[in-house]
Amino acid sequence: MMKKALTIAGSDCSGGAGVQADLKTFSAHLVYGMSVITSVVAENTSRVIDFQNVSVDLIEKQLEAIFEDIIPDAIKIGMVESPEIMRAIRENLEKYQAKQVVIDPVMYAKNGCPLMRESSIDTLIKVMIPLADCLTPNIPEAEKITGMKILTLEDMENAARSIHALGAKNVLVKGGHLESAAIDILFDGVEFTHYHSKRIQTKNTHGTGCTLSSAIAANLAKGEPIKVAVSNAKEYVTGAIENALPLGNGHGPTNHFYQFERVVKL
Ligand SMILES: Nc1ncnc2c1ncn2[C@@H]1O[C@H](COP(=O)(O)OP(=O)(O)OP(=O)(O)O)[C@@H](O)[C@H]1O
Ligand SMILES: Cc1ncc(CO)c(N)n1
Repeated sequence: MMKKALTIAGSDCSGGAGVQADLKTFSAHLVYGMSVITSVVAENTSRVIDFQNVSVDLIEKQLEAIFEDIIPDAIKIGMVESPEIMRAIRENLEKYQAKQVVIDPVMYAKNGCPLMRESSIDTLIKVMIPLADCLTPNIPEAEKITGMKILTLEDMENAARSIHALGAKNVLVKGGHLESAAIDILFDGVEFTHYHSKRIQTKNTHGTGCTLSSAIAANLAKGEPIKVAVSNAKEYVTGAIENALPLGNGHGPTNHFYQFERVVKL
């Protein structure tokens, strides 16, 4: 039976990040994808023009529609802009006894535009982080959550440990923002695991974080243990960046279909 995954995230109309990236990632993993849209974002590879949050009421009704009918095997949470939406997601996921929750604590788009308001940080820490089976902050997000400056791999490990203490079962601090190789570090409460890949020289990195977190969720939905799920997802995102699409004028999107391009003529 096909596994099912749900993304709770913002909509990127240009298709490279957010819900659209997540659904493409689920499909590429042959996992049935569903979505709860938290915010409609007018954005593209270069800029965020505007966004409007979906009402708490309609977010709750989307969750109701899903959970009364098709129970997801794993969930990925992306852009959640306001404290009210965070609280509604927490209450509902507890009510529906949601399993395998991966949270990408999205704060800014690649071009620096905020996708979470400043005043949400406390609620993110108190309300969202304890929900996470896996939390996937990039370095600036891990710095905001911990108040630490992160410059080295040791700093990444210390940040992962301190975020684990806030209640996330597993913490993956992503090294996409490092100068050197793209090294991500997982802390499961016991030990650190380093996931290495070479740095790919490209400006086409729109949606890398969304792609990685939804690939982790797809692997968890299939029943992989967390370390294998992260390892498979890291390999997937590296391929998706290596073959990223030179679309648009800014940061082009990750490519979810390069494996199929060998067998299907585009
Ligand atoms: N140039 C690169 N070469 C190889 N891997 C990369 C590169 N940039 C990012 N990655 C990898 O992509 C994944 C996503 O990490 P990144 O730090 O870019 O996330 P992010 O900043 O949250 O992304 P987003 O902009 O989508 O929010 C990580 O596994 C990271 O190591
Ligand atoms: C909707 C949305 N979610 C996440 C990101 C981060 O890449 C983005 N640019 N847009």
